[in-house]
Amino acid sequence: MTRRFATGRLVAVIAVQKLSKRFGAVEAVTDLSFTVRPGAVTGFLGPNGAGKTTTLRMILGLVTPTSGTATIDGGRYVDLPEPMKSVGAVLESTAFHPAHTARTHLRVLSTAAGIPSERVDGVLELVDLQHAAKRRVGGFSLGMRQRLAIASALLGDPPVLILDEPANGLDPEGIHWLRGFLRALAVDGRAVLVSSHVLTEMARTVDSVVVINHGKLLATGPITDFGNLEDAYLELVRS
Ligand SMILES: Nc1ncnc2c1ncn2[C@@H]1O[C@H](COP(=O)(O)OP(=O)(O)OP(=O)(O)O)[C@@H](O)[C@H]1O
Repeated sequence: MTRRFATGRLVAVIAVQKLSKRFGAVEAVTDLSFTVRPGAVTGFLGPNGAGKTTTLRMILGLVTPTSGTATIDGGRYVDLPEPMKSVGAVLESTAFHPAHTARTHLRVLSTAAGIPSERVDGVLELVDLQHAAKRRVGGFSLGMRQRLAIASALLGDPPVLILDEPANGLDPEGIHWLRGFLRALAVDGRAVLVSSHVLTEMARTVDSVVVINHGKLLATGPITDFGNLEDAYLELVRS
């Protein structure tokens, strides 16, 4: 289930096995299993309330499963010795200190994770925010916040990226950029799991698809198995 870069860096996969989460009477996720392989972008699709965010939060150790497991390279996220160097995450709830500049925000994170501060300007450049390095995050647009969240996730140069609705707030040029960016991360050998409601964009970006509804798996496989993704998706979630 794992392979290594020529440099010896471990490439991890995500394995979700019989994962369930109940919030009181709500069965948010039920007996869900799927895998995310390296060197590919996997799209995580499902209607509002399907259980996508809950699943991603369980993979990241932010929600405790009622049963089942979610592992990264065979281990739980909470047991990773250096999480930021193993997994980068962009969640909808990403919070920023409004008075911090973009560079300060990234410096705080890199210092806490033992990542050299030289990496900060590198990731700002990767997400095309170098011009805004000295601006306060409180004045950032939604799209700029998304780019900063992506920069934060990349600080540790992780082999696994998990992104919940990363296209939120991005303009058409930003969405075009994101597509190329995610593709490049996969070509580089990383495992990329990305949730989105924008099916036309997903169809152009992902290699594999996982579709869930009411917390349960509806379908998973290579994008080529789905034909027209929007038609296949609508048929799946309506049946
Ligand atoms: N902390 C919580 N307490 C109670 N119910 C919750 C909690 N978190 C999620 N849920 C419920 O679990 C279900 C799945 O929610 P989740 O946010 O995972 O769906 P989603 O697929 O990410 O939806 P969206 O596309 O709208 O973001 C919903 O019914 C939601 O109300």
